[in-house]
Amino acid sequence: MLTIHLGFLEVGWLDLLDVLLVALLIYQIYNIVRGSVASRVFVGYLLVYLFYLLVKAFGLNLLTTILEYFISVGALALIIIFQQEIRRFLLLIGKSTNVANSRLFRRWLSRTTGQPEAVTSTLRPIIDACKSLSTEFSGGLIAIGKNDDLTKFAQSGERINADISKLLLLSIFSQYSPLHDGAVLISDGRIIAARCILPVSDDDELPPALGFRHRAALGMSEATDAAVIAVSEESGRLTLAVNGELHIGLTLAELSERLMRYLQEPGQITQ
Ligand SMILES: Nc1ncnc2c1ncn2[C@@H]1O[C@H](COP(=O)(O)OP(=O)(O)OP(=O)(O)O)[C@@H](O)[C@H]1O
Repeated sequence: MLTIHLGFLEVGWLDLLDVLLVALLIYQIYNIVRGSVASRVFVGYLLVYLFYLLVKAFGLNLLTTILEYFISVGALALIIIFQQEIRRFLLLIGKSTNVANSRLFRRWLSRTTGQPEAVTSTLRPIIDACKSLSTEFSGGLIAIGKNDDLTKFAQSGERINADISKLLLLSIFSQYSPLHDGAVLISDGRIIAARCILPVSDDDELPPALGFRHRAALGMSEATDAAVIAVSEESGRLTLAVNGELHIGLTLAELSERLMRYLQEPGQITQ
């Protein structure tokens, strides 16, 4: 077997592969948590772990035992703290595999994701409403469910269960409507709720000009696979949040095209 001698160290190709994979894993995790409060927790935990390895190498038994307890309890705490990041990481793996993009898989998945005609008829009134909201500078926040269940979020607002129509959406977001605050949720081709509270993202790399409407759109796209449209009351700008990413300042055509692609296919939308 191929081995390299580095002083007292004997490194085999399996060790190299091992180090490479761990580096790749740490890099991916860092990419996912970068910019959020969780990134500081991640770096802190990594430092404690490096300190533990050092202490163990020097044979400081008492400190090693204490750190071992801390790390094992910490691992559980990490799973709770990083819920959203773990979810994003698994989504990333799922999306980047060839299986997820293969035709056969897509055909199977098309039973769970939208059919082109259904997606088009769902989207048309939404896009029309966004056009009016944008030109009239009325704010809007619309989350369109894909596979994830949005019931939990619907419970925070008023249940509606209505066909999607441009006029209904405009009525909801009219400043005189008691339902205009918060988000409208759309699932299975129906408006299921309005005035809903969405989870707010803690991403500290967001431009300061973006307020809570955009943070909520991003937060919802981090917590679920919904596509979330934010129409700015201030600028009329259209923003789409999917997979924990904001696509700011889209034209109507871009918004429509990206939504169509995202809701029809399991793969990630392109920039
Ligand atoms: N967590 C949330 N869930 C649902 N809706 C929210 C949430 N946070 C804020 N909103 C909605 O966003 C509205 C405006 O928030 P804010 O002005 O901070 O957003 P913004 O991102 O600056 O958008 P705009 O460009 O429209 O001003 C609120 O009145 C409310 O309707």
